[in-house]
Amino acid sequence: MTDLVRARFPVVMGVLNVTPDSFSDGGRYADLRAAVGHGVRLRAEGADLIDVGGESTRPGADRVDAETETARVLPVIRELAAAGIPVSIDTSRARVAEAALAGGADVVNDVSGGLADPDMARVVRDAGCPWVLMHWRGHSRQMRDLAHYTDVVADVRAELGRRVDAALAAGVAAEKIIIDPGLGFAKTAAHNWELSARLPELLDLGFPLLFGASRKSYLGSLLAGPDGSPRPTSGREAATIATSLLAVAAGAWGVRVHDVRGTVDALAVWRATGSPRLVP
Ligand SMILES: Nc1nc2ncc(COP(=O)(O)O)nc2c(=O)[nH]1
Repeated sequence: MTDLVRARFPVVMGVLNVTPDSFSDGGRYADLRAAVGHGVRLRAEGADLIDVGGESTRPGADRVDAETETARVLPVIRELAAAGIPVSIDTSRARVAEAALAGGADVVNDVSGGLADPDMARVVRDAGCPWVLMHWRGHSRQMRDLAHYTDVVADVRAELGRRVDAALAAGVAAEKIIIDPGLGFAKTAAHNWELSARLPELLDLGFPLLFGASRKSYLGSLLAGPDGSPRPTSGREAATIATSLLAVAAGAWGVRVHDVRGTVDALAVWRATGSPRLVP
């Protein structure tokens, strides 16, 4: 598989959660046939790779053990890989990542940025695969209490910088590293918007940046109804496309989305308009 980190811009990562409890699509693809069918569909709609996750990371979600997580993702990854579809494994566990890579995954998407499992760096280094280091401060049950920053962009930049340094020190090649601000992970809506508005300060770290806003609750709050009730997840696609496009215009390397078709269409418009850039 071509090295996605450098070969494409912007990369569209299609979300495939094979979990019963993910916040926006939980349970829909828990069945193997349904999951593989959805991955094939996302690829046909233009996804550059399919991000397969077996453990919900939504705030407050219960953790599952490595065996359960592996049992959920591996059959799906094997079939997608066998069909020639590039796959990333969305996991913070080294054992799950190792099994997924052996099953044909091409990229490790680690929401913990290597913090949750000290063995992840070895797995990634030995595989020579791209590694998404997302900004993270703790598992789902702790996240809400950890959303305290002096300057969220400066703090996220510094903490991501430390994760990059740790990866490099463990022998991971710099050209395999992708960073991600971790929208919604130990962050309030205000933090998410501040990070979205100041992406160039994260890009200054010198690594491709993956932007993952798709259907997240801060978009629901932005679009709340007159009674203050948040917009349901199904009604957040336009906002997702808008913020994803703005992130690409600001220099993001890729976007992680549920609605691949809409995002690909929006990026086609952006390219047809000469790929305008937001200048900080
Ligand atoms: N790299 C990366 N991975 C992620 N995995 C899961 C979720 C949670 O969203 P989901 O439940 O829709 O998958 N968000 C991210 C993200 O923002 N970045």
